[in-house]
Amino acid sequence: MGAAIMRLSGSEHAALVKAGIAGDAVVCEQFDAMTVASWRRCFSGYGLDPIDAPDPVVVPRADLRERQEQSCRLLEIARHEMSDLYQQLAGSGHAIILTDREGVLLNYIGDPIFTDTAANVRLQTGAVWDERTQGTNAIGTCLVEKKPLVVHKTAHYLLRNARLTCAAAPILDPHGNLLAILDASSEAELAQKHTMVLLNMSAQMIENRVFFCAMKEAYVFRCHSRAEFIGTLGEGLVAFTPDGRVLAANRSAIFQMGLDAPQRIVGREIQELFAISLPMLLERAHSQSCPAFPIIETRSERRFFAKVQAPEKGTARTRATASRHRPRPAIQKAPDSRAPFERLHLGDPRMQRNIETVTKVLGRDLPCLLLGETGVGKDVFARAMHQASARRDRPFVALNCASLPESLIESELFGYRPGAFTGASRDGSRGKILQADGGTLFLDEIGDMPIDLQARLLQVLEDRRVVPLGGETPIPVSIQLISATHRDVRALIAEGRFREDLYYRINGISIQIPPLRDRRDRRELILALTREESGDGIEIEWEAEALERMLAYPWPGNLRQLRNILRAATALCEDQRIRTRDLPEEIRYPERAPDRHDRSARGLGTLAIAEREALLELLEDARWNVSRVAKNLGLSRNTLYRRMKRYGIEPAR
Ligand SMILES: Nc1ncnc2c1ncn2[C@@H]1O[C@H](COP(=O)(O)OP(=O)(O)OP(=O)(O)O)[C@@H](O)[C@H]1O
Repeated sequence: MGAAIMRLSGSEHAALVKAGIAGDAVVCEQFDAMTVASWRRCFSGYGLDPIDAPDPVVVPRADLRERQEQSCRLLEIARHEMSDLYQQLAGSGHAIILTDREGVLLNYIGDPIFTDTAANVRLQTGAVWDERTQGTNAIGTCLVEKKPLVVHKTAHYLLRNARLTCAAAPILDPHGNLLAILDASSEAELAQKHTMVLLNMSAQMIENRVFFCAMKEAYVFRCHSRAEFIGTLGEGLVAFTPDGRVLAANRSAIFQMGLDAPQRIVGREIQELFAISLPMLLERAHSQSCPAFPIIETRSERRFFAKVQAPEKGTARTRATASRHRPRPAIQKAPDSRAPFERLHLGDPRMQRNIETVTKVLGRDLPCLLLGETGVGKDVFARAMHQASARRDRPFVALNCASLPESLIESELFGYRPGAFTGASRDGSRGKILQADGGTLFLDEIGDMPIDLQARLLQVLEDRRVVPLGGETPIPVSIQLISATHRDVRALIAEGRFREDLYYRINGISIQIPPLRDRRDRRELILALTREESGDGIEIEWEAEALERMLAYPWPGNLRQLRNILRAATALCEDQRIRTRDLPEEIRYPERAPDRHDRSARGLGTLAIAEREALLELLEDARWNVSRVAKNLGLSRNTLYRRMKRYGIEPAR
């Protein structure tokens, strides 16, 4: 990239930008047309000086809070994808950012090593990053171009931003309008080649989830020209009413149908677009199991495969009308409380036992505490518990106690009356506990809940009534409480950071989710997740050595890390075969990785690994009764504990 890589002085940078604007052939060859067009806008449209620009703009706190509230569904949906993407790029000095459609940063998850640089250029929540304020930059230029792009180093119009590399992708709403921008930024030296691929996938994932969420009262026609792509990121989605009127379509559907905007089909009849009658479509939507069926798209006469999804249960508007079209009323089957747990393990005995335990107590409203390292699947387990319970048609409401600023947790949890504090929304807010009424409240990272709030939560759990901020009348509430933490709560209690009485309240039953390195179904999980990430019908093979390395790796980031690595590997591999070179460095060269998990199997020789596996097996067989295993082996309990510690095996709690 020549000049784009060098660090330029102020006058050199200004000269470069001016030359580009004037159409200098050498400069225009180095920078793409989109960058040069943006420079021209910044210069003539916004009157910005590349060197002497006005200070960055940060909106007032109350404005930010209002914007966050307006986008609260989006923020909730995006949070998981953002933290997954952050984990994927972990250690590479990146920040993952979500902005609204005006370029105001709503959420920021950043690597601590990037904090100083980010603070210097005001890459922080509340800051405005449109072109008018910050010149050519990934967020601002993506707002204009509405397509994924990277702005690298001196392609930034303002000199003060020229040490950054930023990639941005738009997120569209179901009607094709710009909703938000997802961005990954870092110091230019730390730019990673795969960032754009991963960022795009995350943006698309968020976009599809926004689609399903906005269209949950509608039927959704899911299609692709290849059956195995249904259910993957690339599937086409068309939402329609029980009367067959098209409400919205996602980007992939529009692209596959050869159209340029959802408006081309919105308002038309779905049976006009695809050669199938409406009653037949609705029947397929309501049948218990309906594999993808072939269907002809009428305009192009191309063959697609499709599935139809009925509106989410309990979304009243469609239920009554839908029933008119149903040829046979669906027989309501008694809920199978084990089904939602099925995908949680592929033969791991500890997970199996966890599920057995939980299934026994479901319906008794016992508060449940999920323990386990970060990324082991506590959130997924909590959602499965909700789905398996009689409360599954009621809301599942999650609150991450670690990701909200301390000042917001209280209002998020308990809600507030109109005008309860400066910046509060005029209509007040119900708060998570009341939102979860009749359903499940999932308090993630409960170990991070501020101690003052713990007393209030305890009171709600004891009284089963909530008093919103600024209110006086208690409101009765019925919730199934599930809490989760990766922390050692007993240690927190000993340090005075967690109330013992609250611990006993939330811990009606505790479930220890095993780390991936100790799971016996690792191989099966890797293969199953490879299939999930690549799309059902696509057979991606594993080179034997690559798979061995995956199995030997200690997985400090657990299932989240595994999923992210597979997502990247399936996207990057050639000839549908994952080879060692498709795996990240920490798996290819584990010996170079920082010692993040000294309690794991990493660093053990082959013999020791075999001994560790054998020990794990004995412990499993004895249901983790350490005394029994010690006796069988002729060892003292202490010797066995020492050996377990050496092999990184944690006793089951
Ligand atoms: N049984 C599973 N099969 C496949 N993927 C899973 C499974 N459990 C979890 N995952 C994936 O692993 C990732 C992390 O899961 P989850 O958020 O539930 O973990 P967690 O323990 O709650 O993490 P944290 O402690 O950071 O909140 C998610 O991407 C999820 O999809």
